[in-house]
Order: sequence, then C-alpha cells, then structure tokens
Amino acid sequence: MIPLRVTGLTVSYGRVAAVRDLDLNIAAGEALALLGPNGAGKTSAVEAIAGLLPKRAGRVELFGEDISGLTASAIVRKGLALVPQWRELFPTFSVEETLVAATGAAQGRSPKPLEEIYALFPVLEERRGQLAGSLSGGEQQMLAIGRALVTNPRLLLLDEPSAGLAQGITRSLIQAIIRIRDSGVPILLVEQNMEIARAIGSRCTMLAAGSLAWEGTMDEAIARNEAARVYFGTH
Ligand SMILES: Nc1ncnc2c1ncn2[C@@H]1O[C@H](COP(=O)(O)OP(=O)(O)OP(=O)(O)O)[C@@H](O)[C@H]1O
Repeated sequence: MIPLRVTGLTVSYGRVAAVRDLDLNIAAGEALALLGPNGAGKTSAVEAIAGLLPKRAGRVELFGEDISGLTASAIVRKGLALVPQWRELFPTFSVEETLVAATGAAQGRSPKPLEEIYALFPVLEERRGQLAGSLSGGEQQMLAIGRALVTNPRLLLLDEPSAGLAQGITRSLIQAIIRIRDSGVPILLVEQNMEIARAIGSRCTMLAAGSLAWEGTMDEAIARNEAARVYFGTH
C-alpha cells in the first residue's frame, strides 16, 4: 500500500490560489523533496495534507485510507506527523515536558519511548531539563522532530528543517533524518537547498506559483539545472 497519494490538491487563501491541482506520491521507504522558490506553495501544500489548512479540492490517502476530511489531530492519530517550518515549540516547556506532552497526541497508537528519541538526538537527553525557548536553533529543530517522532508516525512531513541553521548543525540534522528514513518512515521534505534535498531524497517535485513545474530524480534535477529554470525562469 502506497504511504502517501495526493491528487488534485488545491489550497486557497480567499480568492488567491496557493496550490493548484497538485499530485504527488511517496513510495515505501522513500523521501520525496518538495522544492520551489519562496511563495511557491510548499508550506500551504504540507499544511493542507496534515489537515492544518482547509483544502479547496483534492484527496489525500495515507496507506490507502482517505484522510482528506479529517481534522489535524485525527490525522496525527492515523500516523501522519508534521514538523512545522518555524518549529512552534512552547518556550516554557522543558525538552522532556515537550516530548511527554506529545505522547498524548499519539492516542491509540503506542507512543515511541523517549529513549529512542534520545538515541537519535543525544543532545536532547543532555538538555532534557532545559527550557525549549533557551535551546539553540538546531536543538529546537531536533526537539521539533523528536516531538513528531514521539507520536510514532508512519509518514513524516518536514517543512524546511534546515531553515536558518548553521552548516555544522545542518549536517548532523541531515544524518538524523536519513536514519529516520532508513528506519522505514517515508518522508516528505520541503527544502530550498538542492544539496540537502539530494542528501535525503531520491526524487523531487518542484512547485512554481502553486503548480507542479517539474518532477524527477534529484540527480536529474541537479544535472539538468532544473532549479534555475523553475526558480528563475532561465536555463
Ligand atoms: N495566511 C495567508 N494568507 C494569505 N496568503 C497566504 C497566506 N500564507 C501564504 N499565503 C500566500 O500563499 C502563497 C504560497 O505560500 P507558501 O508559504 O505556501 O509558500 P512556500 O513555498 O512555502 O514559501 P516559503 O518558501 O517562503 O515558505 C504565497 O503567495 C503566499 O503569499
């Protein structure tokens, strides 16, 4: 059964269409990169898939089940977790409180033991008593991913995990995301950086002005310099 199948997804803010008639699929064990310039509609697409934004049209199937009409919390319980672009942590919760609070969102699915999260991100264990708001940007991103993993997702959506992070921390984040992928959790990764997208994903879907502009393998996208054409209209 295919982990994610999105067909005809359309998202609008009033009369402005942010995503138009988007189709995408993620196969078992795969990471798919969702690329495109600022304002292309990437965040709107993943938030609509996760049930955080209403869909004007379209269908989302998670492992063959239609989840299009479900609320965001029901979608989490079905096993789809989103790590939002700006992490959205509670600054006054400690690391451990943040993770424990997320175990409640899993309802009905057995939450992942915190030891597994700490094994993936040892720095979170070292800082388990520290307030989320006092962590570095990279640590906050790890905590946001850890919080999603606690719900024991069958599919993970990551919205620009590298945004605003220094190179060194980004490298360890990429390694952790690859480990998550290799543990069998398929990933939809929103990313601006082609090299990060290639390190994690084998295929990509490029959006421009809300519509599908190109899809293919990451290697092909880089070899053909598709990003230049899609992002800047050049070649
Ligand atoms: N709350 C909102 N109200 C109105 N328009 C919005 C809202 N959020 C986004 N948009 C518009 O929808 C379009 C898509 O935005 P979106 O944030 O989904 O793009 P993106 O590809 O994720 O961009 P970025 O890489 O900058 O995050 C843009 O034209 C944006 O201005």
